Amino acid sequence: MQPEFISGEHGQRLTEIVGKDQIEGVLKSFANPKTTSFRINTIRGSVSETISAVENLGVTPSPVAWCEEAFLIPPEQRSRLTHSELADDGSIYVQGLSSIFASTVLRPEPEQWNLDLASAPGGKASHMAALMDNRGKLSVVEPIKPRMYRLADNLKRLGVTISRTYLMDGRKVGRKVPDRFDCVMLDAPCSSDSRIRADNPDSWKFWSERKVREQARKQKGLIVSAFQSLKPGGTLLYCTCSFSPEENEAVVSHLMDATDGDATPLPIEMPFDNWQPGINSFRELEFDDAVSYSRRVLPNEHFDAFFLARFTKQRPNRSS
Ligand SMILES: C[S@@+](CC[C@H](N)C(=O)[O-])C[C@H]1O[C@@H](n2cnc3c(N)ncnc32)[C@H](O)[C@@H]1O
Repeated sequence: MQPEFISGEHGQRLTEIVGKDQIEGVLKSFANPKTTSFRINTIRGSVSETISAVENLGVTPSPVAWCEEAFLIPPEQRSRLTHSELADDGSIYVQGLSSIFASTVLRPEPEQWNLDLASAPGGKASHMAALMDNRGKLSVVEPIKPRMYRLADNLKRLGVTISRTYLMDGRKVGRKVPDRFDCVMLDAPCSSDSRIRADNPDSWKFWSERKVREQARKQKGLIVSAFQSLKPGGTLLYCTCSFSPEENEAVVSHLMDATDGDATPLPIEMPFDNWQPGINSFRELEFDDAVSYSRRVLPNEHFDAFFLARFTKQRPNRSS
């Protein structure tokens, strides 16, 4: 039995987004326990050595086919991992599978200069640094001071030596450093309804359509800034852990409008089945055709809901 919020008004909204065929699986995923996913931090040690140390904790990791450094364990083994020395010393990082997937889609490489525009607590930034083999430069931005300190601490604990942390509003970055970065990650602040758990009313206490609208306004500013900061030929990944089309397809459409053809959507290869393409319209909103390249990850026993859109840039900013 789902609580009123999920089965009622919000459930109706979700049905309009994912469709009648998928809604049951989505609602189930709010109620059922999830496997715990984690990433071996290859900056600290090799996958083979670290996974043996993980097995010595008495857990039974299974590999994730599309990411060499990612593994899953059953939910009841989670605390053995989170309370381990391997977590404390940064050999492993417990991270949602959708979040791990995001950095593999962006695919940063060694020796690039890359940016994470909304970075705390640093899960994706530290994965980007590992994929870059801790070589090159990684700029990370976070405007909330305590979160920025936590981000800097996490990156240090995980052995990231290529990052520089900036306390600032991401909406200002594009004008400050136009046409600069090879890869830009924008894992935007959002209304986070993928985090809803049926047994925890606190998990939806702060969700409202007003919050969705507020976040959407901020996300539109952030995505334009992220795009301005991208080098021509570079790659931008926009993602959220929200189901809301206002925070996803509408933000993609805003970028396409605001950049007047300079942003080109890129396909995203999906190595698993639980996803849908972006939707063309939602209630009174109509979206740009570019949303057909976007992907909405549907939640299940392994994944949280997630939205991803990838772009490249054709030419330098017109004003620069
Ligand atoms: C979804 S979280 C990022 C999670 C992170 N990428 C990770 O994988 O660990 C979004 C972050 O954006 C930050 N944020 C909020 N407003 C922002 C802004 N105007 N510019 C940049 N970041 C912002 C939030 O404080 C939060 O830390």
